[in-house]
Amino acid sequence: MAKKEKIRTDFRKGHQSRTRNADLTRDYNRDELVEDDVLKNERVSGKGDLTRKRTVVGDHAGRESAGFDVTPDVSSEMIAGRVLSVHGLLSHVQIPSGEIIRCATRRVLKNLSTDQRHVVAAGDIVYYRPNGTSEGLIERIEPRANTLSRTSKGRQHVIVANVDQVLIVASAAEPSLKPNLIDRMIVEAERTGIRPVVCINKVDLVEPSDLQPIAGVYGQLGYDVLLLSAKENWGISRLRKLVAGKQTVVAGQSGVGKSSILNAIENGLALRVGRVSEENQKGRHTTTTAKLIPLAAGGYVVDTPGIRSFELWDIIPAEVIGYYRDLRPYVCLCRYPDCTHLHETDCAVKDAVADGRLDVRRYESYCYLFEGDAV
Ligand SMILES: Nc1nc2c(ncn2[C@@H]2O[C@H](COP(=O)(O)OP(=O)(O)OP(=O)(O)O)[C@@H](O)[C@H]2O)c(=O)[nH]1
Ligand SMILES: [Zn+2]
Repeated sequence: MAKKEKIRTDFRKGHQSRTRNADLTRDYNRDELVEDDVLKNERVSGKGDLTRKRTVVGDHAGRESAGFDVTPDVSSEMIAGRVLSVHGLLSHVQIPSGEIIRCATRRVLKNLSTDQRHVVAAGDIVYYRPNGTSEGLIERIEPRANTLSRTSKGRQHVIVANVDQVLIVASAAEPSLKPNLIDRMIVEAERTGIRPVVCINKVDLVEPSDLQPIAGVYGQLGYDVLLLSAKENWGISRLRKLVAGKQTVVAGQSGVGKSSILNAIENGLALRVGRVSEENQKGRHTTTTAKLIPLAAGGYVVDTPGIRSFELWDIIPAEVIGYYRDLRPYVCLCRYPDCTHLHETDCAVKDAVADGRLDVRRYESYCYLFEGDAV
């Protein structure tokens, strides 16, 4: 199958996995030199690490084992950066000094992009060849650790790549706490391999001890749980540390205090994010692109209308249980291999709920999600 065709097919399948994303990028790169070994040695960690600011990629075809001995060819020096946003075929790439470089994309990569689907996505780590001081040409895209995507018309659109964590923002009151919605967003996070951080805001409106049971459930599952009050500045310094140096998506229903939390982390941050969201709403790339907003302490936040609700795919019911860390261990003990855990006899999940080994509310939220009910 022709390479282009193969990639299209992969997109049509609609699912993405780390492997597939890596393969995809590898496909792009196959035409690009045999520089992998050199770059692999240069990379400090696999995911988005820009500790090494510059990478010299020599003209060393046929000399793969040469590693760092390759004589650097100054004219072919490439620089690593992170894509903040994509506008058609133009990307804004931030380099570690903080400068933003306007980059076009090399033809071989460009050929793989279509009007709806860009080869380069916000959050990508790319290597570009400088053209003057503020422009460049993207020559390669690093394999993505993960992606947030939306599928439309059978095609997968990457909204943002290499996300470290998602802040799942809920509020203790006004609007009332909706644990099922938190569960749903956790499922999305688990599915994409992005670390969920449960943030319960507006703690000032309730008796904090009332939140202990719900915080306890998530804590026991190994998730970070932060009880916050953007109004009173409670828990904000911990959150500030948590987002520093990371690429963080902020999700949660309207009115829970996402903007207030962003402002508490960094003055004016919500304003900058808001401006971007407005632009996105006007533009035609609304649902297919995101922008990274740099944080003063390092790291980025991503907050676009398209991912605020964090409901990016249609969930396949049979997949849901695999993302419930607590329910999952019982599945293999059910009598029927295709047990839905809703009504079957000899269901180990239901038994565990009945004798108190599993949290009833978590089981009920699983049932809602399985049946596709609104939460
Ligand atoms: N009491 C209390 N009110 C808060 C807190 N955080 C935010 N609010 C209020 O809740 C309302 C909504 O806050 P926003 O920050 O706009 O919420 P949002 O999640 O960004 O909302 P959308 O922009 O609609 O998605 C505002 O009136 C805030 O003043 C808090 O910690 N305590
Ligand atoms: Zn079962």
